[in-house]
Amino acid sequence: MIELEGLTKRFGSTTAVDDLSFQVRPGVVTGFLGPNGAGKSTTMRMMLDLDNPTSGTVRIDGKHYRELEEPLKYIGALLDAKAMHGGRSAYNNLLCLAQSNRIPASRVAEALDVVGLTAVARKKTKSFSLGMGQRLGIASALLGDPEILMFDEPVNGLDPEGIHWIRNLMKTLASQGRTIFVSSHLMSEMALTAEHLIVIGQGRLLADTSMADFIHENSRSYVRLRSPQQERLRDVLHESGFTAVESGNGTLEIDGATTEAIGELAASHQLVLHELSAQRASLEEAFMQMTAGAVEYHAHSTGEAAPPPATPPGPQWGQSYQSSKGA
Ligand SMILES: Nc1ncnc2c1ncn2[C@@H]1O[C@H](COP(=O)(O)OP(=O)(O)OP(=O)(O)O)[C@@H](O)[C@H]1O
Repeated sequence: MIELEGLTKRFGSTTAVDDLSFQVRPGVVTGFLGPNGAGKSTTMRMMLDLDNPTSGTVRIDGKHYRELEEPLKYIGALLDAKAMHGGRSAYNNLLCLAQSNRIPASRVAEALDVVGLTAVARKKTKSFSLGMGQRLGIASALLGDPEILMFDEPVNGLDPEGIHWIRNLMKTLASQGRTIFVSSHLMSEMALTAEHLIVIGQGRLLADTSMADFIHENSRSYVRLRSPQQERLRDVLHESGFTAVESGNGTLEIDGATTEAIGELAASHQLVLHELSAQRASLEEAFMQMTAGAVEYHAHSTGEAAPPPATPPGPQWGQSYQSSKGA
């Protein structure tokens, strides 16, 4: 468990983190969200004692980071994938880390295997791509087999297969009872990975809630329908107390209705429907809604297309880690 109490960090006149108090619990993946500059990285750095808080405390399983002997056995983190020594091989980078925390050298090969880097273990890391660097960073986080893992933007630079892999790895690690704390800008990815959410804006806590409640409370749900008899349908809906709003392309949207009620109403008037669907806003929309007032940098709209949907969960990559641990 990670516990923050009144955590505050000021850089001159900038308050990057402002009186944050929350807990990150074991057994679930907790997502950490906030617009650019919200203070996520600064918070994570303070969790790892890489930055000193101006005030407040962070406890890792009840202790301050500095009190942890061989901290990699308690908490592993991926903060900056480029933080490796480029002149050393992947194997030697991990071996140095392992030795500094009295972790058996055998864990190095295991961790490299989990992240799929065994074939390039002896290559110098300066030749690594961004995605390979991310994988090596994840291997270093896993090295001490810690109960707590933190990942700052872990899917940065990963291809779809890699994104799929890290998602399943995090879920598997959480299902083993570990505490998993992850930040990401990819909302569709976060929606598939995290069960709990901590949302911050301008350094302050905006939400500490389950993913389902966050979306439910910060977004609109409505029924969408299309009919070749739209005029008649609108009259029928109106007479039954529903307000249908036209949303272009011949579709109607009705807030606060169920598909069952609308379907049965249409059937009782023998009206043909070409579409009848329940619509729930995405995590992205809920996030935009909640953080609208806390965004530091705004861009002008360019009418960009929505991001493509993430791939659905697949085979359990993390299982190889699980089984290697038992070996
Ligand atoms: N070393 C520093 N010196 C001065 N200001 C800093 C420093 N580090 C962070 N800040 C400021 O603190 C605020 C929070 O930054 P931080 O990097 O923690 O946000 P973030 O949520 O991680 O952002 P992003 O999503 O863009 O990575 C920003 O206004 C940033 O400019």
